[in-house]
Amino acid sequence: MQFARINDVTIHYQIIGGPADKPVLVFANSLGTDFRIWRDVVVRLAGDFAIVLYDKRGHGLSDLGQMPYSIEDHATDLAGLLDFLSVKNAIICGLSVGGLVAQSLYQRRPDLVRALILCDTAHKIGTAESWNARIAKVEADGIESIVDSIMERWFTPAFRRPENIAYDGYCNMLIRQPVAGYVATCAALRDADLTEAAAKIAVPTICIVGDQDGSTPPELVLSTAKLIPNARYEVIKDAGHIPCVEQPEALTEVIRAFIDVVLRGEQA
Ligand SMILES: O=C(O)CC1=CCC(=O)O1
Repeated sequence: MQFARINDVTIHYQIIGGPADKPVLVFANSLGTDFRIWRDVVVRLAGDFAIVLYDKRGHGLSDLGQMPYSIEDHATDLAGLLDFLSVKNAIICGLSVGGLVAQSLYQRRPDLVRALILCDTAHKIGTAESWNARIAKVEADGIESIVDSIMERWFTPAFRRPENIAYDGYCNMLIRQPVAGYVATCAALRDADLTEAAAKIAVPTICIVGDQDGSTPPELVLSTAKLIPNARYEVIKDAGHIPCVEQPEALTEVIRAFIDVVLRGEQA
């Protein structure tokens, strides 16, 4: 386990693969998860990339940090971590709120970003009403009270079978996130609107979505792809909001094909 003090917050991170002269690929997680969600993608890519995983503040083994949070605070943490690791020019793959963090990172520190992989995310996610209702419910009754409804967004019915032990494990992952960090990140999501910033993205970008994503459905992700100049768009079959867990092989293929195009484009 590796930890760094970034912006007065202890951030839990891990570097896998390398050596460091390989392209650097950074993964940013979704709300209510930690970096273990990327495991089945990372094992397929580790030989070819230097991979950086981290838990955003308020999640996993990272500190809660000062509240309230904004998406910009999360992006400043990621920038601080990459500076700490002396990483520049990385490919940033962000899932859901991690995708908003990736877009915000590009806006603030384009020197850190070589390409964007925006997975099950958008320029704006949800409405103020929906986030406020979720915050109120979690503050009143705990994360347990929303697990079933969140799992319907994260995973397809095929994954949500009671005999699927992994399904139990991901319920545990959600329930065990700190309530304060979860709620503060819900508020950051509520307040984030990167619509204008999306049109200014000038690095190669792909928007990817699970065909059964219940949080950022394909139409929403497509609308984000249309805002970003020259962005690609891919749908992963038989996946909900977290294809890195449900369809890691298919997601890895899409990520690898996109990175090949990016690297070939740089050589041309
Ligand atoms: O919990 C959800 O609804 C899924 C989600 C929305 C933003 C995020 O990061 O995850």
